[in-house]
Amino acid sequence: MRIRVIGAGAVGTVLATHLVRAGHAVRLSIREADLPSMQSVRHLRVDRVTGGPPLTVDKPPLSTGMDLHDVDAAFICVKHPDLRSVLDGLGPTIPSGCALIPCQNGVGAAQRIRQRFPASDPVAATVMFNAQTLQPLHARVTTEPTLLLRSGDPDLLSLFNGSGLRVRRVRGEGAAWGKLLLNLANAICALTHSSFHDVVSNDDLKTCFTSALDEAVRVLQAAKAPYRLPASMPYPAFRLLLDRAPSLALRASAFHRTASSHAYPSMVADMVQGRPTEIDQLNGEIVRLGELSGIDTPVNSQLVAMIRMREGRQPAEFLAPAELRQSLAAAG
Ligand SMILES: NC(=O)C1=CN([C@@H]2O[C@H](COP(=O)(O)OP(=O)(O)OC[C@H]3O[C@@H](n4cnc5c(N)ncnc54)[C@H](OP(=O)(O)O)[C@@H]3O)[C@@H](O)[C@H]2O)C=CC1
Ligand SMILES: CC(C)(CO)C(=O)C(=O)O
Repeated sequence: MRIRVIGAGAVGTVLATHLVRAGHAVRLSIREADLPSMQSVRHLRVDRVTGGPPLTVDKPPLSTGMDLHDVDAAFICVKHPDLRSVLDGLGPTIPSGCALIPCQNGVGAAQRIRQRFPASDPVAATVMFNAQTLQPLHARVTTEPTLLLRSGDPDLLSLFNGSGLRVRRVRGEGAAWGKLLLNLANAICALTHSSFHDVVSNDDLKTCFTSALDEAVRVLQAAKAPYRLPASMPYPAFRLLLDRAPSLALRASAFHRTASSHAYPSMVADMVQGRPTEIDQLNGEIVRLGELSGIDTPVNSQLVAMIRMREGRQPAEFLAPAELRQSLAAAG
């Protein structure tokens, strides 16, 4: 198929590499400012902490445009704050044969696309792996790559066949909300420069995470929002596991089956680089839903406020885990 991958950061590089391996005609849309550093690179490369040699493929054609004519599917792999610039770049309408596949964390990207292009029918994707950019067009994955697609289209579901990336079909928003619950740890990691592994092995960080989680689950239940944890177990069982055997809880969360101490959530990179974060689409989503449902969300509100206060600062300033715990306890 003819595929455009928009945004060649961590997720875009991993998806493009697997799509080329699957034999598709891939084009990469990048920013003009990134042309010099990416033009000089010859291959896409994905290092795998999970084992096996790096995956390398010839670099697909790069472009600074986003023309979707003659494109069967377009993966949108930019962060939420950049989604608007992408939608602006897509032109007035989406060609009818082109499936738009937003890959952002959270639950709102497909809706934003639908509002902008009412005739489009975006296919929400939930990225169930952890990736970081090491060099331009060179990423590292620390978990087995899996993608969840809210689509029954056999062509889309088989896009990655033979590439080493698994695709699973999901129905409804349950998986995306479940993933969002795990992403509540992103802010905790971003405030303390910690990995996912640290969140379950350090008592202060784990307390911060479980209080954000407990609050979010209360909100989702009150709002009757369906959620399905990646660990495919009910929340009370997951919570017990987090308390008693945290490494098992991580392993049970499908996409962290092989998580390692390298697995820094994407928001950590945002803080280090002084970029805007996705806090509004993660903990902020819980705060918004809490307001609608009449449930207080002091812990997630405090996380949102703390990230907002620090994002964009260079050099980034981080808290000690105990300081963050104290600050959340005072708020809650
Ligand atoms: N990394 C991960 O492990 C995971 C990420 N996700 C989600 O995937 C999405 C992407 O994350 P990630 O890959 O980490 O982010 P990155 O910042 O690594 O990559 C985003 C890329 O998009 C580029 N970009 C931004 N705006 C445009 C534009 N208008 N045109 C072309 N390129 C553009 C950025 O360029 P520049 O750097 O120059 O701004 C950057 O190269 C996020 O929403 C995140 O929530 C989900 C699960 C896991
Ligand atoms: C859950 C996690 C941490 C996996 O990479 C993620 O989605 C992110 O980094 O944003």
